[in-house]
Amino acid sequence: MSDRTITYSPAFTLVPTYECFNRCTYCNFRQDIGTRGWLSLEAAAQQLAELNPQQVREILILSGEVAPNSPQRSQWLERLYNLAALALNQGFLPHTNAGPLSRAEMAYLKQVNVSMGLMLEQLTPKLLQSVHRHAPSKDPQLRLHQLEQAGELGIPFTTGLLLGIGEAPQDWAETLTAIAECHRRWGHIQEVILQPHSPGQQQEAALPPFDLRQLPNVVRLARSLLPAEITIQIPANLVTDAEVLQACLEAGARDLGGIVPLDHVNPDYPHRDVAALREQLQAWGWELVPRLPVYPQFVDWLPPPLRGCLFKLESQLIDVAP
Ligand SMILES: O=c1nc2n(C[C@H](O)[C@H](O)[C@H](O)CO)c3cc(O)ccc3cc-2c(=O)[nH]1
Ligand SMILES: C[C@H]1O[C@@H](n2cnc3c(N)ncnc32)[C@H](O)[C@@H]1O
Ligand code: MET
Ligand code: SF4
Repeated sequence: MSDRTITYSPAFTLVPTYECFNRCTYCNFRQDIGTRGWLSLEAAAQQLAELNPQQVREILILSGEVAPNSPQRSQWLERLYNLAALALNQGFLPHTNAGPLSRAEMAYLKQVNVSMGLMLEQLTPKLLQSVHRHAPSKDPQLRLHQLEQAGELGIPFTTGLLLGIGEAPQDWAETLTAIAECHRRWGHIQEVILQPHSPGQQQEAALPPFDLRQLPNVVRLARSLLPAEITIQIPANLVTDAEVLQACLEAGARDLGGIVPLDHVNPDYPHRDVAALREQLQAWGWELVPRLPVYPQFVDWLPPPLRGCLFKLESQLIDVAP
């Protein structure tokens, strides 16, 4: 890979459930419990059957959360497992982000995910008084513990910061440093997402968007605090200003995240066509290339059956290469 390479993950999102026991005030995803039900395996199989496996590699499993003490919890977990297993069987690579998990739950899902993720959001506890007042799973210590647990279990992991939810710019360094320290213990963080809060039509409270002009500065700060082997990701659809995008790349961002037909977290922000994005990057001297949801340096960490799925998929991709 040249030093002018930018990656993205050609992805498709499955949503096991939009129902969530938290109420983050900025969320455009959640629905009240009992309103919509869960995604059935049959419906998921149908969605996956319509995808072109030569184009889509990652199945992002993004879920609303069932409370840890709920009688529904084990069924929910089983659904997450079965959805990932289904994706593997249909020739895709799952990455799950379903909120905090117990150690046993995380170990269970590790068997069917090539990587997993959970945003730290922000480490400052003061957000528990505001945007996270009704979101027990956003306790920053609980989330930090998840990063530690993923490290202990040897799971390639994605985390990140949600920017512009009421934190002060001084708080960013603290959150980034915590990620860096955890990674120094376990070496498992593959990427850190810098996610600008982007208001949408479904959210509970009108919270202003993150000021995108600040994003290149946050990228620079992240680059200075995180170990060099951690990739910095900025979501292509939320960085709507071309100048800012270019500045973020110059500041050290090297990945544009999953590019999906519909971003379920930010449905008001469609992705641009990959070809158009590639052309724009090319004009700036960058080459946009697809990647897998597990970074190459972590492939050896995967349980052998998962590694098998990955090799099979890679050989199929090579078969069609020109
Ligand atoms: O389409 C989206 N993908 C999101 N992704 C997907 C992500 O871009 C890719 O799945 C990873 O880069 C793995 O390839 C997340 C993954 C995480 O582990 C944690 C948070 C996110 C957040 C989003 C998101 O808001 N929208
Ligand atoms: C899946 C991840 O999506 C992020 N997330 C949730 N709501 C929004 C929003 N309005 N804008 C940007 N990111 C959001 C959070 O960081 C969550 O952890
Ligand atoms: N509920 C999970 C979290 O917030 C993932 C989806 S958020 C739309 O971490
Ligand atoms: S951001 Fe995640 S945890 Fe918060 S309400 Fe939305 S789905 Fe639930």
